[in-house]
Amino acid sequence: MAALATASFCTTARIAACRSSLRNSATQRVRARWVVVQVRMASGGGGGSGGSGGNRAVLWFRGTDLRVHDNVVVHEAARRVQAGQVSEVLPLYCFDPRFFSASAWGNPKTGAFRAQFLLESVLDLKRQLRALGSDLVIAMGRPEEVLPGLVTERGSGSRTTVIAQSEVTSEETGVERKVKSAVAAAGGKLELWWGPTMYHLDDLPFREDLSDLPDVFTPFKQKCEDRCRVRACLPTPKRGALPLPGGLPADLLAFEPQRVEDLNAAVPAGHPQLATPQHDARGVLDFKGGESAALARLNYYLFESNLIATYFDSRNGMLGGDYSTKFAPWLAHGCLSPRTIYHEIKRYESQTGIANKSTYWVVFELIWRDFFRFFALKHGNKIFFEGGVTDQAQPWSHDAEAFKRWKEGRTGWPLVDANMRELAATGFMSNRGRQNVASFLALDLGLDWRWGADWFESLLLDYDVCSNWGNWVAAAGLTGGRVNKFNITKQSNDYDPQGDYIRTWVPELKGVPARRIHEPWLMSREEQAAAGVQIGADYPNPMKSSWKGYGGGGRPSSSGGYRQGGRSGGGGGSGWQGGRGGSGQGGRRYRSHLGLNDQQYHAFVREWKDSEEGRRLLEGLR
Ligand SMILES: Cc1cc2nc3c(=O)[nH]c(=O)nc-3n(C[C@H](O)[C@H](O)[C@H](O)COP(=O)(O)OP(=O)(O)OC[C@H]3O[C@@H](n4cnc5c(N)ncnc54)[C@H](O)[C@@H]3O)c2cc1C
Repeated sequence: MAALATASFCTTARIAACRSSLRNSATQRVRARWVVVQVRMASGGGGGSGGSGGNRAVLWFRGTDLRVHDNVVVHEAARRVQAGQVSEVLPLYCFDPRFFSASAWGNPKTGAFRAQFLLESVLDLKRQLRALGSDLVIAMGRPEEVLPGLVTERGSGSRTTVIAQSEVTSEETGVERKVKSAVAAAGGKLELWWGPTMYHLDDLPFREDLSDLPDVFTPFKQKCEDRCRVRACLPTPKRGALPLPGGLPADLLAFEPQRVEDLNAAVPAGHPQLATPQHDARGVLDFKGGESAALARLNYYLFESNLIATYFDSRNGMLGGDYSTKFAPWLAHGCLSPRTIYHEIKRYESQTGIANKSTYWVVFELIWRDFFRFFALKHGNKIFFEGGVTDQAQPWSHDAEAFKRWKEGRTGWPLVDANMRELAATGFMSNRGRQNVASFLALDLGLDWRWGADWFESLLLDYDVCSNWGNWVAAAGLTGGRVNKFNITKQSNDYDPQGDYIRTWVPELKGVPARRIHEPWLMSREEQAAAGVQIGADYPNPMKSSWKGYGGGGRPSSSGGYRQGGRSGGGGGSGWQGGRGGSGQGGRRYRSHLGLNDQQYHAFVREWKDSEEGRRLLEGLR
């Protein structure tokens, strides 16, 4: 226990070190204005004396920590009770209106699918806490306005400590600062603990301020694997370990929003109201929020189905629940601890004798998740900047119509469209899909990558600020690593060879045979008639690449083996649809995508070679 307490101070120092190294970063992330809403909960539970008149711990759950297993703040509160430092524990979750406002680009910050998942997760947490003899106060309002009402009165002889998991990105740390001063003004204290990663921040083999944390994944992974161990999970407290304050008003604990519509109480005025999302039977899984569903999924994926034993081979799929773990939505809400996954995998390996590339690869993916969180801690707001962490100015396009077509799945590129429609209809998209649509948006259409990241933020069930913005800034080629542009047609052929995924989400193409499904625009009129689709009328002609940065869409030569995400087998190719130097089959195909004849095509290549970007890139290749 003492070790844990010390660890907290180390963590605090480490986060402080990172922040102070970032403090000089002048530009601020563009953020939505904060909207004042009515805080429904009066200071009901606060101001009162606790049951015993002793010290109080308030467990402030933040939405990325919604579980009782392996939860550092739950564990810490229970430890203090056991040590006699605290006599009562009051758990709280606030539906913060800021979660339900609009983003800087006008999208709802939390779309209906995630709102539903969040609500289910909070309600499940309440059930879990009740099973431990505790409960959860659910409030509608900003934590900095709600929490002071839960601080025990000054002069009552008792002290209140608000205990919470620390976050790393600006909106979240901004809330931490406000809570800290509001709680302090009420006579209490805020304490933050590190909790979200598989490797603990304090165990990382890097400098305190993370200045030597690699900006690319492989050396990060290697160092962590060589020099860190995954800590043991913290035990779930026993029943009675988190005693509630006595005399809480009954209605304080009774408040339980049941439907997504009930969360509209937290939606700021003038912002779109939430409504229960429609279930789409084509979705990969019927996701249900909460720790119980998360642990059931973990057990299913490992012990019930043995799917983990073949993860490496199935992980690039796009259809159905089983091709990948689907842990992400639960991880993002903290319903599942990454350490628990790790130790359960170890248990699976020793129990079944199956310890292969697949079982390792799930851990490998969790290291990616850690990487993006530490990367965000190191780089601060740069992961949200137009020029990314490399501060590389690019001529991003702001063509609203092109963006609308991407969002709505009407680009004319079947793989992109299928994925974008799946996201809109279900809140989920496979990793394979995410890599492709992100590359297409940034490196084919040349659209501002932050538009894409913001759209994902709004819709993804598993939205995680660090994983989302980290993956996007990487997809846009702004982390200093290699720029990985996807060859959409090749990816489509490789990962959906029969076109089953495309036909699921793009029914206009359901009659198109496999050999044409990836490039339906190549169909003759007769083929179109036989397939029951007219390209340009029933399904759009393909949008053309307009990207002028990095030499991307016009890069004449690239071997382009895709490796981002560390997933091998990603195929990929050059920006020239597999062609080199614009010659050969790939070059011809690309020409036809661009709608250019040979002469125009060669003029286009010449122009590109003479451009500043082209010269720079070619020089680099020599
Ligand atoms: C543009 C883009 C945006 C993304 N946004 C998010 C996001 O907001 N939240 C999110 O959790 N993941 C995000 N990812 C990563 C990845 O696509 C999802 O984690 C994965 O598809 C979720 O499905 P799964 O749980 O079945 O993953 P699995 O393939 O089963 O992987 C297991 C777990 O490893 C982690 N993981 C796997 N790949 C990555 C990765 N590249 N980066 C970070 N963690 C990873 C996830 O926690 C995942 O649940 C994004 C990827 C891209 C390319």
